[in-house]
Amino acid sequence: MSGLCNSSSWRTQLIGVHGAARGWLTDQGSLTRRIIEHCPQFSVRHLRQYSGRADLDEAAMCGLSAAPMALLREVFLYCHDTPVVFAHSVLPHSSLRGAWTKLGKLGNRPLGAALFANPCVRRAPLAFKRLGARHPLYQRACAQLDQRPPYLWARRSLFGLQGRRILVTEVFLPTLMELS
Ligand SMILES: C=C(O[C@@H]1C=C(C(=O)O)C=C[C@H]1O)C(=O)O
Repeated sequence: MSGLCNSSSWRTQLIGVHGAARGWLTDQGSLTRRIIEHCPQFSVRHLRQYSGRADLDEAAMCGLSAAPMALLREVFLYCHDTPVVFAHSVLPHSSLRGAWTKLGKLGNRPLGAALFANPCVRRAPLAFKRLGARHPLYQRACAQLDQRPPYLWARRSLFGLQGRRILVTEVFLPTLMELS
């Protein structure tokens, strides 16, 4: 996961984005739920999940000093046969306990459904970043696209429960705006 930009390049203020795109990016609720509201033919397609070292920036976001071993989960969220979101989640092994013991075994079930089902889970403020073509998350998000846009907007936030944290990053594909 090396090469992700440092946290200073993620901003809590979303500047220069308006209309439907702003609505999607700033919605504090479940992205899964909002997509389903616009597209009943929703599905999660699990790309890869492996134990690895989180990026130092991501580890810091999870409140961890060194780069811990974490479960790294990447999926595409689909509407019918069209990918609309690329999601990259960092689940430190130390967080996969208690009520989150099974988060590492979701497969094609949406992480959001598990997170938002628990009223004790807290979501930290969203941070936003415009990903250029050289960003690793841009490159993986565009792997399914026939045409590559000049940039993609991404957001990320921490979810916390009983002192444990996971970091969820979502890269919004241009096709998501067609759902609005
Ligand atoms: C956090 C949510 O879960 C969604 C589903 C994910 C998954 O299944 O890995 C990852 C990020 C989200 O787009 C949500 O629905 O808001």
